[in-house]
Amino acid sequence: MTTTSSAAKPVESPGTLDVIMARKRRELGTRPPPTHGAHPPTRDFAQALVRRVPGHPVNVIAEVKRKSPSGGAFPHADVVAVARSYEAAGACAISVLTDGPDFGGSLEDLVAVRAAVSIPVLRKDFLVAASEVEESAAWGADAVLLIADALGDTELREMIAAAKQVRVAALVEAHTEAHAERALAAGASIIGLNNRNLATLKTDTGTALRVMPTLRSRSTALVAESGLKHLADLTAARDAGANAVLVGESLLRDADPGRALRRLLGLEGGGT
Ligand SMILES: O=P(O)(O)OC[C@@H](O)[C@@H](O)c1c[nH]c2ccccc12
Repeated sequence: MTTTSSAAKPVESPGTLDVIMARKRRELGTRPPPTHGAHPPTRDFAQALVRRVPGHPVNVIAEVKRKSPSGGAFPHADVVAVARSYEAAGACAISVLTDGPDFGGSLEDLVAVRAAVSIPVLRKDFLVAASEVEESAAWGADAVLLIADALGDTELREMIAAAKQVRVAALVEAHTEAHAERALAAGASIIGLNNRNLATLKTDTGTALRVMPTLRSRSTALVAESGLKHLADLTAARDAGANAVLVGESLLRDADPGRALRRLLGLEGGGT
């Protein structure tokens, strides 16, 4: 049957922030508790961001994921091998997507990657509760991503406090200046500016460049995230105040992501 309605509901595209957060809130509490009790001493994520990697224009947090709502499937099933190649190319930290349905990841990936590298590992997911920050620590995360745009002020404050408690760094991500201000007010010290609008999945690399200068003096570290493809994107982010950039897709499209990282850094021929 076809119906015409003047009050049609807006279509929610799969993989957008609202849709993923709604799923995450439904899933909360359905996962078994972590089997890992203690975890190894936390690797210092904040220090890895601010301590300049010699010879690199800016520090790079390199990301592993098998697929993404905006990028589709990537040709790498072995995220551990990719993470090792990132470390060999000089990445300052690794970001591991642990969401299954939209990114093909898992907490087991986090554990396997952390065991395979010696740099800090960020759990990249859409966390909705302080209990998940504790869970992340139990699984060995050195840092967690918190998305300011998707969390209320109280949630954000509680999750940042939980991270401090369990000694996990919080990379608090914002897409606008207003959300970055909320992140600071909630106690964030490491701020990520996401160039991707998670409502539309479109990227604009100017986003981080516009917002970072206003945060420079009020944060411990700044990270420009998403859509970075060329050396010029990295140097522009650095010049606007980024201590580090977070890069996934442009590396994961390459048959050899470690080489792609060296090229992106201008350390090997073929970069742009
Ligand atoms: O793959 P890209 O465009 O290089 O972007 C990496 C990272 O910034 C992106 O994956 C990301 C930023 N914030 C997120 C929040 C959830 C999931 C993913 C993300």
